[in-house]
Amino acid sequence: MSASPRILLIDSYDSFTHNLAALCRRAVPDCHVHIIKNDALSVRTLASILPCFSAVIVGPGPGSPDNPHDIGVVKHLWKLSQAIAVPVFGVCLGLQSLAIESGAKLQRLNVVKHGQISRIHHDGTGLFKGIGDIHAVRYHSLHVELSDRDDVEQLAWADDGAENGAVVMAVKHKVKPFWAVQYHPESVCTSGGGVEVLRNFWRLARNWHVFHDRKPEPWSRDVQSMVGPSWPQLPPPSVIQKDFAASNVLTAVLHLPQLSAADVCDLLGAQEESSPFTLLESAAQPGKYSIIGCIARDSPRVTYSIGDSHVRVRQGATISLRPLGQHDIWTWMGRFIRPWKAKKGVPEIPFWGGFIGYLGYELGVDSLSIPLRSRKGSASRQHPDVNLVFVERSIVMDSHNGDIFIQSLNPDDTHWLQEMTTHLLLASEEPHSPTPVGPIFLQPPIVTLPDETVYKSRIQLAKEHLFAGESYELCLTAHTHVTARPRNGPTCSSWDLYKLLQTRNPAPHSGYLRLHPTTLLSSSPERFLSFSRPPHSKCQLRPIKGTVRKAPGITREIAEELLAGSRKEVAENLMIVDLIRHDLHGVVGDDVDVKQFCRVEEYETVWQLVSVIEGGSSHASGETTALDAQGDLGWEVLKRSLPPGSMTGAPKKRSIEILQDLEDNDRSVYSGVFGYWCVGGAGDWSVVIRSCFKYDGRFEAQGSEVVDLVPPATEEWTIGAGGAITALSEVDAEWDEMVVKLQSVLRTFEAAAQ
Ligand SMILES: C=C(O[C@@H]1C=C(C(=O)O)C=C[C@H]1O)C(=O)O
Ligand SMILES: NC(=O)CC[C@H](N)C(=O)O
Repeated sequence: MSASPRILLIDSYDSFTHNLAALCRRAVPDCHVHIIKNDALSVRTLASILPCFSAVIVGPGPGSPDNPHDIGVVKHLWKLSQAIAVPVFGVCLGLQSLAIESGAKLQRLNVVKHGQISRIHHDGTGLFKGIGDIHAVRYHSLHVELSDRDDVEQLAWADDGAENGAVVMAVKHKVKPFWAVQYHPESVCTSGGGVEVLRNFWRLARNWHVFHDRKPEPWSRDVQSMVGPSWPQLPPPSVIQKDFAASNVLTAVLHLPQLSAADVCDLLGAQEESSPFTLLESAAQPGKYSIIGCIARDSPRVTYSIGDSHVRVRQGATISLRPLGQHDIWTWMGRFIRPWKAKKGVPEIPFWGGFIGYLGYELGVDSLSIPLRSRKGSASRQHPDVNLVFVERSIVMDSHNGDIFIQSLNPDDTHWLQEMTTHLLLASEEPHSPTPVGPIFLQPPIVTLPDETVYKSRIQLAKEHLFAGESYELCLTAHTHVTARPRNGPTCSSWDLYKLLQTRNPAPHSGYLRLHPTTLLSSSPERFLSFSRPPHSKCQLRPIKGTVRKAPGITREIAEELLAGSRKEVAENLMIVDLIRHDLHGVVGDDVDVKQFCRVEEYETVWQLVSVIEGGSSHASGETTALDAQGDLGWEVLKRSLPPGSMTGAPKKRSIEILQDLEDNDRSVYSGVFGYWCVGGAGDWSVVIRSCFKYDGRFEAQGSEVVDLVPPATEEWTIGAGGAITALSEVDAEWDEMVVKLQSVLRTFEAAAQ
């Protein structure tokens, strides 16, 4: 067999496929893994290219092996003649397909297993040779029942006792070189039956080749054009840049521990409703930094709505519509920032200048090529899915030691730096008297909650999808609408509301973005993705799954028991950890690690179960290294990992499709991400949860000066909230959990009227 075996991995639109590819690369030295979707090739084409591969892996996936739409070409793989057959290893849906095409019966489990660990019993031969105890993760609702007449036989099983009895966990074909497992060897929590089993498969596959005197046919360009380059595959950077501008970031450093971020924001005009304003509190290292954009009149404001062929860039009164041409919005943003790329700011601070803003949920949905069901020319089309400002001047505050960094990307900005220094010094001398914040709203706001009966019926519907094997976990959400009547006066209600939210629900990823028409107030506990500066950019994702309300008597020990000690909560978290590993592997290649698994963290109103996944470009392909050198690696990860898996469930694509049917409206800003992309190549993006937003078109007059029309008598705010539904979910508890999350923001509205 050739020195670098080629393996074909058939993906059934699952969210664990890259984990399987990474496992395969560990098990089979020097192999090339080519990944295709199960509907990419016809049977005939598949048959024509199979002889070029040493083996095939058939991955897991949503749905059922007897539904042609779910299983695609895999159904026919098992029937190909002996002459072209190659060794195949199936996983989960892959096993089910092999088994039913070999005569077995497909059944639903009585008690489905999603993210559950089971002991796997086997006889230690063949696929399991030399393997001891296996504890393996299962993600399935369906299973197969075998009889002696079938062409496959059982190799391993799990004992589910009264729940499901003995469940088939591995099979082999009696004649053909096909093996498969029902559990997930690639899951981070599978032990004993992961890489070991794949190595055994590879040994069996090689023996089969030797026995049948078969050698893979030579690789050709034609085959490559059908299956694409081997994984990890990335598009080459759209513009190769030898060395980006080594421009300096002008920086002045002050030590003013007496000034708070809110003081500085007040000084910079946060009260002025008509002007754009951005504050990211404690980004990069939760609890440490605040990043304030000093937005000038002509700072570029970039907005984009899905479906538009142009990006809208506004500078002062000038609005230009820049055509995207054949590029997508991501490439456009990458090109926009490129001339600003910088290497010489203060190394330890997270932000030197760059984009600040949000990327809405639907941007991620669109990037997965899922049609948006709710946008049939509706008004929400006008609302930006991307809303960013390019920040040339900024202030970064280190709340731990009181240092303040005043920065500009403009080399001729010394004067502004001096002026700002003077302002801040003066402000620090006068003890700041906080603006008395009386009631922000004149009356208690009118709150329209999601309809309880409808929401609960949707939880039940979500569970039906889980029982049918369509998804392993669904993050169901709903919007709550708040109509509030702001007090008339010189101050800006949203900024005051943010300050109130900050005191009532302090959170590591808080933020205030006033980027008209959108205003976003966030008290998010959840980091989606941060990435450090190149070279050797490190990406970190911190998904949260598992929530317990803080209440008297809920001590850390009890919270740990309720979260880390709960099979349901750990399973919920594990599914997202595996999904995030897949997303990250998809860009950075092999180098992905789970640094923290299911640790209980304390927040103001809730306890949460948090995991940490990291990856980088250390064992990367040429393209990844090139992206890293240009400071674009983290951006690529962001582009390919939205929407956040913790807000969709797994597998991501099918779960999003189901959720679009279950939910009433676009999620919009909620469930998206907000944060920054620094000109130095670093970034930090948080999940928009425990947040509220409103749209206000007053300051968006087309092509003319800003017109500050009469303030509306009422403001319409939206708060999204939800939670992961799994097969173990209880309807009432899930409703309560959604309300707890909602309350973390809603209570601030109630307090704002007092
Ligand atoms: C959906 C929300 O939160 C998400 C769901 C969580 C859960 O199911 O435990 C936890 C954090 C978030 O990923 C929300 O806050 O609205
Ligand atoms: N992980 C999988 O491949 C799941 C297969 C199938 N959809 C089931 O739920 O049983």
